[in-house]
Order: sequence, then structure tokens, then C-alpha cells
Amino acid sequence: MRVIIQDDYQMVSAWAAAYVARSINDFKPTARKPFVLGLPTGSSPLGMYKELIRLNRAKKVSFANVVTFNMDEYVGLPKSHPQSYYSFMWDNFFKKIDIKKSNANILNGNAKNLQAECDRYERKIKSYGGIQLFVGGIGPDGHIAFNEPGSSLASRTRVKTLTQDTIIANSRFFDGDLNKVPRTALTVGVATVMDARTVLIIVSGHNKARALEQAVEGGVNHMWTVSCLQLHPHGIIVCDDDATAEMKVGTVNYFKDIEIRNLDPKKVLAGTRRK
Ligand SMILES: N[C@@H]1[C@@H](O)[C@H](O)[C@@H](COP(=O)(O)O)O[C@@H]1O
Repeated sequence: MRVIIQDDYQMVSAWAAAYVARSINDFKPTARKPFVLGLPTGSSPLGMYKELIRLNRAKKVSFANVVTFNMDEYVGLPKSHPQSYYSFMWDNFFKKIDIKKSNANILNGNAKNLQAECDRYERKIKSYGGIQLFVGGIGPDGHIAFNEPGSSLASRTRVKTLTQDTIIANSRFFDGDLNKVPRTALTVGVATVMDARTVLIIVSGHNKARALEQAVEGGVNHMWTVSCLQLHPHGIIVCDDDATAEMKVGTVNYFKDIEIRNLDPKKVLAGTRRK
């Protein structure tokens, strides 16, 4: 697993956006062979989305041949609700880039048969040959998508009941009113994320420090579902200094050192850090 430690949220966002853009460009997607990208909602990816919008407008990357699958969606919230993940994605990202509407997939939390909707989603991902790059955030309890503590690490897309911790954390988007937060959500499973060729997790802020410590220094454990990344052949965490507060100094130094060694030696001598 790579752990990329950046000074602050802005640098985390710039690094993640550059990684996504480079992955798309290196793939050279076409209409027949699109790049398949998994995406999250939440405050963690917002800076990355802003930077990707800028890169798209500057013609450094195009989403014309990119197919996206979002991680999750609340159950029972109308699509048009400002806090639905559908609204989040369109307001903050999709309507500002050159993606085709039919290429942006989001689970339907209002489907009559929710499990059938989840099964359809899994089939659709498979029909594209799987996801190339899955970008995610984590909750303070280490959940990935809505795979709450105790979720099976072999789980697939399904209906999930949210924990009280998540309801409290997400109530900030619902006027601080716990009663307005939906109790259930549709979410890709841990195994759905793990199937992607590469998984990139964005972690920012002191409130994620315990989860990050568990993900990097703890063992693989269903109580911190992001720890599954340790089993992934291409798992990357990009985080800021604040999020490393619970990790050992030695661990932080180790990962910083490893990344510096990936750089051009001349730049290392000149003290230039990877961005
Ligand atoms: N289901 C989402 C997760 O996918 C997201 O990672 C998490 C963290 O959100 P934030 O980035 O706002 O801290 O929030 C929700 O629970």
C-alpha cells in the first residue's frame, strides 16, 4: 500500500486530481473502450473535484469517454433533494465537466426493489469489465462507502443500515437534525471496491486520524472496513498531516521517505517534495 502524506487538504486534492487525470490519459479511453471510474461523495473529494473541473476546462483531461459508478446513495431521499448523492454529484462535478449523462451511474435509492437495483449495478460494472480506479473517502469510524463497522469484507452492493456514528456525522448536511438523516443507504460492497484495478482513498483532517491509524498500522479488520486496502495489490491512501496524528512517528517518516525515494534524485537533493 502506498501512503502519500501531504502538508494540507489543498495538496491532497491536487495530488488526487492529478492521479485521476493521469490514469485516464494513460488509458487513452475511446467510446468503445471507456475508462471506468468509481467515485465518492462527501467533503473529502470536493477539492479533487474542483481541481478536475479546472483540468477539464484547461483541456488537460476529458471525461467524454469515462464511465463513472458512484459508491453509494441514501434510501428514500428524492433524487432532487439537495443532500441526495445524485444532487451532490451533479451540482459539484458532473454538470461542470464533459461527461455524457448516460455514462454517470448512481444507485437509485428509490427503486421499488432495492436489492434488484443493487444486483443490476453489480452486473453493469461487470459489463464494462470492472472498475479501473475506485476513488473513496472514509468515515471517522473507518467505513468505506457505507460499509459500516462489521460489514463483511466480502460484501457486494446491497442495502445497509447506517450506524448512529454515521447518522451523527452526516447530520451536518441535514440542519444538524438527526431525524432528517436517512436510516439506510445503498452501497457498493467492500469486495466491489476491492475488485477495482486501483483504489485511491482520500483522508483529510484530525477527525479521521484514528481511522487512518487503524487502516495503516492495524490489522485487516471488518470493524474498520477501509483496512481491507492492505489486501489490495494497488491500494493508495493520500492524506494530510492532520490525519496522521494517531500514527507512529516512525510510520509517518517511513512513508514520507519511501515517496521521496520515488522522485528524481536531483530533485530530492534540491529538497523538492512530491506533489
Ligand atoms: N458514505 C459516505 C462515505 O463514502 C464518505 O467517505 C464519508 C466521509 O465523508 P466526508 O468526506 O464528508 O468526511 O461520508 C459518507 O458516510
